Amino acid sequence: MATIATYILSGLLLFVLYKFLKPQKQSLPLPPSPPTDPILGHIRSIPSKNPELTYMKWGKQYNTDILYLSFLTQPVLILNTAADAIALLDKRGALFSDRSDFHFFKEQGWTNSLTFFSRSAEFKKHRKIFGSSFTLAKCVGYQAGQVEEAWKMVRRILESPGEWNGEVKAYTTAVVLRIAYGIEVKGRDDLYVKIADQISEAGGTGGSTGIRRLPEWVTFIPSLKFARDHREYVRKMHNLPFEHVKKEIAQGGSTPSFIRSLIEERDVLGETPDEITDADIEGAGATLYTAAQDTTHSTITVFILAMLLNPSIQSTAQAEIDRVVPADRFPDFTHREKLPYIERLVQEVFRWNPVVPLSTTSSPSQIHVKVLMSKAIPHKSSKATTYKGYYIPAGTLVIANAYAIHRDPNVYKDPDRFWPDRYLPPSEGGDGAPVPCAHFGFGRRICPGQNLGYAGVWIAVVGILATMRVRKVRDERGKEVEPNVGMTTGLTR
Ligand code: HEM
Repeated sequence: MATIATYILSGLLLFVLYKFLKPQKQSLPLPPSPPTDPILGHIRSIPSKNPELTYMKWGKQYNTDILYLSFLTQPVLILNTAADAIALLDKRGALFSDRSDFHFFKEQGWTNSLTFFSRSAEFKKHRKIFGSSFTLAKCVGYQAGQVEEAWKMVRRILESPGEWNGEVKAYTTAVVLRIAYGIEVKGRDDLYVKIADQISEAGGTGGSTGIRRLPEWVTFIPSLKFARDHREYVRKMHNLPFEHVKKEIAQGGSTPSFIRSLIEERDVLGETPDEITDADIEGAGATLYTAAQDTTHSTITVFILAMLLNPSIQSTAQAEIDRVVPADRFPDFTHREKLPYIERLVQEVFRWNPVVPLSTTSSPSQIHVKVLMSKAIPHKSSKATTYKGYYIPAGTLVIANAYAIHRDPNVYKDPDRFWPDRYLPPSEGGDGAPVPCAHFGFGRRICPGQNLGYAGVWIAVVGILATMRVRKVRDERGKEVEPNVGMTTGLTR
């Protein structure tokens, strides 16, 4: 009898435990989702170009701020509003800070890069390196170099305006090499500029990030070949400037740089659990380059476009600079406080066209990477959870759609319009809009270089506005040629 009673009681206990502890998967629905193909899921529905626009359109079409997609068996969550991105990625950061494997980049030789680390001791170590090196206070130390390089850039653009895009790129390359390694770029033919160009090409396409590690004899997959073809440049980007700094230190040189401080810190710390190895330092330098160069360059390009299309805003900005900066001086950071319109204009550049539109996404499988991963950088949930009454499975890739967030009509009136004064209170003619929040990402993977990036964009914007007029090209009869405006697609837009 006693045995039967024990069985019944155990059964009851198990039932109660199951009822209360079972995953909520069965009881809660998944978030709304567009129609899907069997097995493939949404793979066929995502366009290969600018998927952020499709995600935004679907949000409107299905009347939802969060969308659930599936790529084969991989769940993906799209967040089209700031409120949801903050609620999940900022407030539940511990759950949504993982990354998937970036096989494509690992194949190229990016083995010690913060951007591509999953959550691990290595991730923490590198996050600390970046977090402590680019605080607001530390970035003040980099400003003199940014001003000098911006000055060189505008002089070169004034000499050959048709080369403006290449010169902006040369500026961002020069700033990064200077800050990372204390290397001064001599000109467009500089070896480091060439390596840097190759690195941009290698990373910018990112077309097949999801390729699994395959044996070297597998050479017939074009993107795999592409990744391997760029290995040499990735290796050079890691080794050459690092060796340059080591040699400089050995010869008693004193040029300050990010890499120099890491080497010095490593030499002081010695063998501790947090020890920074040569490979860590090489990886951090190369990561700084890739993360900072294209993003800053693309943002300045968006600024140029905004000025081209909005001549009256350009005039207002130039009038403010003329009032504040003496005509015989190049602007610098001492003028910043007195240039509030420029500050709003820069914020509007970041809002209007964020250059990393899908800041938080991932590469779960070989197939959809081409569509999805080539456009973004991942966050991934480490455990199953629920949100707004929906079930979010473990391992879900979460994409904050910065483009949709910045064009949310409930937050930004007339969101397509480039309007710097929208941030002013209504009493001063504005709309009291909040400054944009998605262009540097969210949560524990938020861009650790945002202070440096913002300053690099700011000084370029002020330098260009102070010295030249951005305007449309004219044809032989002096008539303005309307630009054909479109956005590229890739890790940066
Ligand atoms: C205007 C310039 C820049 C923009 C728009 C930008 C934007 C971003 C975005 C959207 C992310 C992904 C964040 C996420 O996953 O939630 C990111 C990550 C990152 N950025 Fe930036 N960035 C800029 C400049 C810089 C600079 C100057 C540095 C170097 C100090 C830098 C270093 C990094 C690194 C290392 C990561 C990876 C962080 C991680 O995975 O934990 N960025 N950036």
